[in-house]
Amino acid sequence: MSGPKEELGEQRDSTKKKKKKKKKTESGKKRREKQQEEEGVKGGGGGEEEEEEEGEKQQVEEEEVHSSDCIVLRGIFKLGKKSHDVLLTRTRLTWTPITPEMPTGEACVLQPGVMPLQDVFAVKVKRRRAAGQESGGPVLGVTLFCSRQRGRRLEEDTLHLHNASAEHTYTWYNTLKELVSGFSSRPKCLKVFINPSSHKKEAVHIYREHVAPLFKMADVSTDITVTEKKGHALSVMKECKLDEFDGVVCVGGDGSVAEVCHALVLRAQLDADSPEKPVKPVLPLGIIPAGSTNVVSCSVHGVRDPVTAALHIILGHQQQVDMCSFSSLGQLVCFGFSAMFGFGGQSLARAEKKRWMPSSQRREYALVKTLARLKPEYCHLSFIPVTKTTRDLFGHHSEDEDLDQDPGSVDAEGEGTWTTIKGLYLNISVMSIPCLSPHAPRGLAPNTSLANGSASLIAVGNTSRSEFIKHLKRYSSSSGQFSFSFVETHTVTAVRIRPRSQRSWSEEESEGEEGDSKTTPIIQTEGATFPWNIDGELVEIANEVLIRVHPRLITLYGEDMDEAESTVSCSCI
Ligand SMILES: Nc1ncnc2c1ncn2[C@@H]1O[C@H](COP(=O)(O)OP(=O)(O)OP(=O)(O)O)[C@@H](O)[C@H]1O
Repeated sequence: MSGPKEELGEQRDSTKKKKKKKKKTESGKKRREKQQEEEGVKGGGGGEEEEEEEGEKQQVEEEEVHSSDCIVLRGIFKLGKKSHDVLLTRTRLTWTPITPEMPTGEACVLQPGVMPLQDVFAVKVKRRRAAGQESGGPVLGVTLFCSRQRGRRLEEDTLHLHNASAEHTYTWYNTLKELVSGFSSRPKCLKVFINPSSHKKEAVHIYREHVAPLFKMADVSTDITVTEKKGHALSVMKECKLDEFDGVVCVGGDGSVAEVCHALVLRAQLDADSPEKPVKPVLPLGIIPAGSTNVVSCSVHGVRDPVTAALHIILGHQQQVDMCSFSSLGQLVCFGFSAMFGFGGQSLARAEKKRWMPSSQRREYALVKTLARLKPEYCHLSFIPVTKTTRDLFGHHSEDEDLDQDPGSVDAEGEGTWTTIKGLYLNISVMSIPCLSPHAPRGLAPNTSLANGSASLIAVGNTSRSEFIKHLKRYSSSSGQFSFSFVETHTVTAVRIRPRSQRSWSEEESEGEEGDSKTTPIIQTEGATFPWNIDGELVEIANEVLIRVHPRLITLYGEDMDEAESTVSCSCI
């Protein structure tokens, strides 16, 4: 095993070798500057020899030394049972097995192992300990905890570098720790909200079992609020000292996520003294999926997996995401990512009336019942398209509609021209994110992306029940859900939906119901109301609803995913 002296010696040697080799591989000024910057933290190639050298020649040589990812440490460790030559640069760790020379003199081709430091989230000193012993024990080496990608999932992995020299181990441990803690996007302190009532009431357990140990390992401290009721997260967010935190985490489903996002934007508005205009929150939001619907989480993780979500947070993967504001009669209802009016809203309203049922059963019941009572709403649908020419993605228009331009509809701020369609609609969706889920792997709105500054408007006109079911079923397959004459899609920056029916949906509904409703809608407004599904939450709104897209309003921990891991789809249709 190599000791620290040996290590430094090897380091210098490697630097000399590098100097010769790098002359040929030198490239552009930019790259040199970057590497010179990198050298600032740990004198990678530095040493007495270099310090003594002067003049232009020395400068050129120094630049050459730093021209590639220069070596910070070099030493010998055992990985498994074999000794390896291990190199540490500022960006990665590589190891090559050391094998004795073949008697025939043949060179043995060895594949080095590589671990990018951007995937490493914790470094620990490994010690030999007896059962029950909590501290001390002889040093065995360094252990690196890292994230490994498997499909869309991130998994925890470890790499053990064995060397019994305590000095050698601590040199590596300290250097690795310094490099790993240098990633500025990684959070050190998080405000965590857990909704204990989400889905099967497993959020606290999910957090304790899968997330808290990873945060602890990565030295991320937390301040936890287990919410007691709807609106609790919002009231805490209004009051708490945010500058103590690097990020906020929500453990729950889409309803909880929407509440925390809404709270983050409102708090940013409050701090910026901007009562009208939405303000981008400073803190990113991490989402640990624990709800019955998790489309926001799935859209930035590609999978419903708390470990993947926690690793995205720990590693500081950040993604800007568009949001919508929903308002009615000039009053803000909420900020969110997606809304459904018609079938989507009605089916959620029916599900909410059967709260006592298990959530999947409740959803299937509501879906089937709403399909059985399928009824279109007559609406005025106005929108501002992203491109000037409003067109159906597949060149079709519903026969029930007449398309016309709103006279004098250019907005006062010059944001674009409103187009109005009037007709009968079975469902209208507005989604600023793709809304990926295991049931719809390419998303409910595959034509939009997380940060394109627009939303997807999907208007499903009147049609037969069987055709509507065909349309719904295609969400679970890869494509074709919009290739129906009664489906129209637009890329928009704002939408206004004005239901024209004189009777509210709930009035009609109550006539045919068994009267088993024990719950009231989550948000209620005065007068005749229509059910909306906003991020999986039932919101009853009278009159017109105005939806505006706010580009990149929020930052979420995660990445831009084009497809989610799929599971078996709902069997009820
Ligand atoms: N302790 C609590 N008791 C009841 N509701 C709560 C509590 N804490 C938060 N909430 C509210 O519960 C709602 C639903 O939460 P969430 O979306 O996480 O769960 P879900 O299982 O996906 O949803 P749902 O129960 O609607 O299927 C949110 O609006 C949230 O504000």
